[in-house]
Amino acid sequence: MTVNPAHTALWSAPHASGAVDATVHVPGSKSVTNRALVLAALASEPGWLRRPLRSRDTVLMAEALRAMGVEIEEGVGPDGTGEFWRVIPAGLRGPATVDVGNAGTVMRFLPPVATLADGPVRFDGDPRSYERPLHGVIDALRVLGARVDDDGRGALPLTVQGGGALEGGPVEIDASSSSQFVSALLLSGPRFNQGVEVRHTGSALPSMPHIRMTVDMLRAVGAQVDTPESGGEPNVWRVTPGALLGRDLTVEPDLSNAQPFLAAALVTGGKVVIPDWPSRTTQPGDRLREIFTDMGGSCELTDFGLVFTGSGTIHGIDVDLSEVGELTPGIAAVAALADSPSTLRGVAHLRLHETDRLAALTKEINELGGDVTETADGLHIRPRRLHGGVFHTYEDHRMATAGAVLGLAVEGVQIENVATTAKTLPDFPDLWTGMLGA
Ligand SMILES: O=C(O)C1=C[C@@H](OP(=O)(O)O)[C@@H](O)[C@H](O)C1
Ligand SMILES: C=C(OP(=O)(O)O)C(=O)O
Repeated sequence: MTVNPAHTALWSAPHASGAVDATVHVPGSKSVTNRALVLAALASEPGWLRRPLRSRDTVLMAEALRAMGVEIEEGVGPDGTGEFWRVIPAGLRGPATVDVGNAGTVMRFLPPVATLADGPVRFDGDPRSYERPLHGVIDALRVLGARVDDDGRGALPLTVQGGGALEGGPVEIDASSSSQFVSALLLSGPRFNQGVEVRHTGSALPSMPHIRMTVDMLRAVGAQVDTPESGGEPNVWRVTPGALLGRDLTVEPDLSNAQPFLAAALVTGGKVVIPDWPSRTTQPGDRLREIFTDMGGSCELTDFGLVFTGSGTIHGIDVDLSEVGELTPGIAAVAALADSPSTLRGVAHLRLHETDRLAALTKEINELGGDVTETADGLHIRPRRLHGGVFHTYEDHRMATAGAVLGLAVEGVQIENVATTAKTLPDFPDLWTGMLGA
């Protein structure tokens, strides 16, 4: 086996010599960009994405749609309006091959799209993608009329035998391992002959804000969606068949990727401004305003953006993160530096994310001298004096950014494979050193 040198390279996480005071322009949201690409590809007319995120996960999404015949033109708008992508939908084609990398959004959102292609679409990805749950999507597509060939494990690799159309209709799924199963079926739902009615039957559904994001974005392109919140039955979402509009959408900054920068203000008792923080959003990262305030910071949402200030003191927290699981690594890093213990709950499903995040955080923080234990559904974190060492990242972008947060307060932290941040934030090392004024 050959080892990619980038995966073993060590990056010395900068140690903060004082309070940070910076404005950080955070690139666009992964979750919004990839939903917008899918919806634009399924529309009946061209659409625009402005300030899309360009990262591994979104480029994989764009390449996959291109492989199925969608045209995506890239350009730069006038007067600092940033990059744009113009998406020109076409009849979806097979045969095609899709590399999902380790992008949950690509591996879950695209098999339903592929049922509409006029031939087979083969899906493959990184070794970790074979282990991530996909059964909810595969089983549902079969119930809705699709032919999906897999090796019987309900996971990647697989081939969707696109038939040019899908009957659709009602389906029951257990989405307790990933909200993306629900989002995936809803996003393509308007294009199924009967639309789709998704009924979640399992235990608690994680990441509800991401399902709200799906519903909001579907409605914004003209879809009719009934939800539990709009007076429907609990755990049931219904999408009516119909054409989707091509829209002109400006992508919000990725608030989950703003997390390490806000954490830097908290950890150093400094101030970080994130321009263009939306005043209304479905992004789970918006919960950081409350969580990091409870942990000792304060924030002000202005017309310009979010101004977040640390007090120099970090408090532990007892919090249910089931709605905002992707924030867990960054919160765990801050909690390890707090003045009291923390309990992070409701995130058992993180064991099936980019890596087993509960095991990885426990091991890596403890190897720096910390005292973290795994619980059935989260972490107990008892702050202790930490020391330097290598922080392994397991090809998980949020492990890398969590390690960088620890490095601000602890001298000698070395992040293995910081390049893995390219999954959603390729500019991370530069943004980080820029924030520190290096
Ligand atoms: O739909 C989305 O864009 C996402 C949903 C969540 O997935 P899970 O529900 O699998 O945690 C989240 O963790 C992931 O980062 C992005
Ligand atoms: C869980 C995450 O990603 P994915 O979309 O691959 O599930 C994440 O970004 O934290």
